[in-house]
Amino acid sequence: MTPAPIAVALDAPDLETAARWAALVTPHVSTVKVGLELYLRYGPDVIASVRGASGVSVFLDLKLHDIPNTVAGAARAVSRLRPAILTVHATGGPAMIRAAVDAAPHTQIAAVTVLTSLSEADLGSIGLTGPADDAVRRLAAMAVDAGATALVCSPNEVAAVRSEVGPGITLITPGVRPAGTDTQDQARVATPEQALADGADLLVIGRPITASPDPGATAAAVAAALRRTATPS
Ligand SMILES: O=C(O)c1cc(=O)[nH]c(=O)n1[C@@H]1O[C@H](COP(=O)(O)O)[C@@H](O)[C@H]1O
Repeated sequence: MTPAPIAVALDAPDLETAARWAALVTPHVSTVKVGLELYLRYGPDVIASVRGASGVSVFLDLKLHDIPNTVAGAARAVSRLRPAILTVHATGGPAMIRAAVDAAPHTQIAAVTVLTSLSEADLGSIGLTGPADDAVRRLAAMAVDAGATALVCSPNEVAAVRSEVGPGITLITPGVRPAGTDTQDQARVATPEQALADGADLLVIGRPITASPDPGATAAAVAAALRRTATPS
């Protein structure tokens, strides 16, 4: 069966746990995501450990955000690990995004628009006035003009972003919570089924899978529910 379009966030405190989660979920999902916690502790070796024998796609979520020359150097440094996806913050601006795209030609650069942990009230406090939709759409259009071929937004904005950027751009949505699960520190959330129906290409799901008693079984259940939504009987 084709793995579901899910990136499991391996936000583990140690490599053994991350590799175990990766092995449990990879039969069911297309992608695993390595973030700052693991990468800052273990460095580049973490990629091979979680990729394992399955060769699952690895999404390297470093959310780079610096001047263009520095981001280019960082993107070049990690591109030899051949991650499928690398994140940068869209608010770094067009020259920074272009620098990452040029420095890592074999990796899809995903621009993170507005973090899914920010509420509308938080947006005001960091100077992004207006609804989240407006800021996300603006950043999405700018990032695509600068060469990004993937965008990260919340499921709440994915339909608006799709209509802004068209069909060719990969839309990635964290802030995904199966019905009835705790939202934790996420503010702008939706269920996996809703995110997919609204146009997401890849759903990032961490703790609802990894903190469950059986991450493999939970990943399989979320994947099966998505398949049912995609092909209603
Ligand atoms: O770039 C990301 O992946 C990301 C962007 C964003 O806006 N919000 C967000 O939660 N993420 C990441 O997605 C994952 C969500 O994990 P859970 O909240 O445990 O499902 C974490 O690894 C976050 O770092």
